Amino acid sequence: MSLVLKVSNISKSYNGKLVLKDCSYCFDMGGIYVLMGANGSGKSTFLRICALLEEPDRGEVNYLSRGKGSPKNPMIFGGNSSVIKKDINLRRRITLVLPGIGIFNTTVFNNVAYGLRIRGLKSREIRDRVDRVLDFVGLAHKRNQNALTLSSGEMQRLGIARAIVIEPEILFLDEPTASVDKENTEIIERIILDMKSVSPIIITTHDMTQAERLADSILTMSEGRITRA
Ligand SMILES: Nc1ncnc2c1ncn2[C@@H]1O[C@H](COP(=O)(O)OP(=O)(O)OP(=O)(O)O)[C@@H](O)[C@H]1O
Repeated sequence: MSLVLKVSNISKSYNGKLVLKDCSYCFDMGGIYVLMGANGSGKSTFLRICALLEEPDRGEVNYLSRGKGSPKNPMIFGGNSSVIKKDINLRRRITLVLPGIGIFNTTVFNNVAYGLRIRGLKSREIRDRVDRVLDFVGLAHKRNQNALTLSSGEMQRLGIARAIVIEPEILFLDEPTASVDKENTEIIERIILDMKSVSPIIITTHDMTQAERLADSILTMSEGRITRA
């Protein structure tokens, strides 16, 4: 079973300023989608709304499950904040990684294990999955180090590790290499490319060369509108 994300005519304002203007797109192909655009064009707002962390003022975000033996099951979000809270199962199937947000003052291992603990997994499975993911993102040697002592590039990789350990069906990454050096950028891009066979990935960047290195599909956002897809 896989999720298809369909965004229809979403608009969003902050303090009377229209930030997203009637944006529509269907993410139905898998692979890596890169959302490009200048600073302030609305990319992060679009991503937060797609990841169900914020509501649009108008329009809808629809997740549809698609796959063998499952009836088409549209799950509709928009216009009613209670839907966010009720729809915990859907929200657990998608993850948004924000640069440097929500790192806990404990070991790297515990940071990655957290999402599995709250899902009630057994400690042996948690250990196996966390160790596999730390290895995948190149942080196995930092397993027992306090996460707050990591470099910004390592912190970014930790954020990705925390997201992928729960095996999301859609992974959102907001500026995954912002404030990261060249070496860490290469590592993070390799992780993203390796992940794309596992789940669709939607990332934002304002770096055109990065978009070309990573994207299967490029969307461009300009002044709150999707101008090219
Ligand atoms: N929570 C908020 N409250 C008020 N204004 C906001 C909020 N979030 C975003 N904005 C405003 O919306 C506009 C678009 O911001 P957004 O972060 O979505 O753009 P962006 O393309 O991701 O920019 P960047 O590349 O700089 O991260 C900006 O003018 C920003 O100040």
